[in-house]
Amino acid sequence: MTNEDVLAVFREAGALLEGHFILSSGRRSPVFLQKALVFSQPDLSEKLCKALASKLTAAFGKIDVVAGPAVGGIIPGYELARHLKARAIFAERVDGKLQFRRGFSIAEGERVLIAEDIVTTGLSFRETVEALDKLPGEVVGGACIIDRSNGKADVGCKLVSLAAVDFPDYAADDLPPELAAMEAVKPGSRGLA
Ligand SMILES: O=P(O)(O)OC[C@H]1O[C@H](OP(=O)(O)OP(=O)(O)O)[C@H](O)[C@@H]1O
Ligand SMILES: O=C(O)c1cc(=O)[nH]c(=O)[nH]1
Ligand SMILES: [Mg+2]
Repeated sequence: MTNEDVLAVFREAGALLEGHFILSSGRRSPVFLQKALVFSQPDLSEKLCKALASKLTAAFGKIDVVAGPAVGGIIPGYELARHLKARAIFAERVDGKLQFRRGFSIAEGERVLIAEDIVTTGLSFRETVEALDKLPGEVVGGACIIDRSNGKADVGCKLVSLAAVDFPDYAADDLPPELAAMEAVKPGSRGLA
């Protein structure tokens, strides 16, 4: 799938939003990819993850475990695992820090792929790498549906994306006037109780 094909899926699902958004990192953007609207349609999730899974097999070979950070990484992690014939586990925030709970485990020697929905600064991805450092297994690489950093984010391992884009984002104290004039909304779950 091309970048345009992937963005067309987001458009079709009404998930390519314009406004003033507070991103997970605290940065601000006039564009937001509301992936939950895409993942609410199993056929669209399957289409995207099947295409990404074939790139992942070519890049990394056999994967045993796909690990994603909640909330956004859960559905693509599961759907990728289905196509890669791997297990899917997820990390969730406890007092703000990502942890693997719910009895999830990784055996010594297992090959682990980190799966994200969207990468912007790579912060959530690096936090997932840190959470996995406490468990056995080898992180062989990472995957995301859309890389908003267009390949520039440092995620701590090799990242394969289905699409890479260059949407603008700004520091909160350095907004262009058209963004400053709009009320900001924060769609993601970081920082929620
Ligand atoms: O590369 P980053 O700068 O970390 O941004 C990308 C992260 O932002 C979103 O998560 P968010 O924390 O908003 O919560 P969600 O997973 O519930 O959507 C998204 O799911 C990624 O995890
Ligand atoms: O950076 C983010 O938090 C982010 C950007 C985006 O477009 N979509 C999303 O779910 N999170
Ligand atoms: Mg997330």
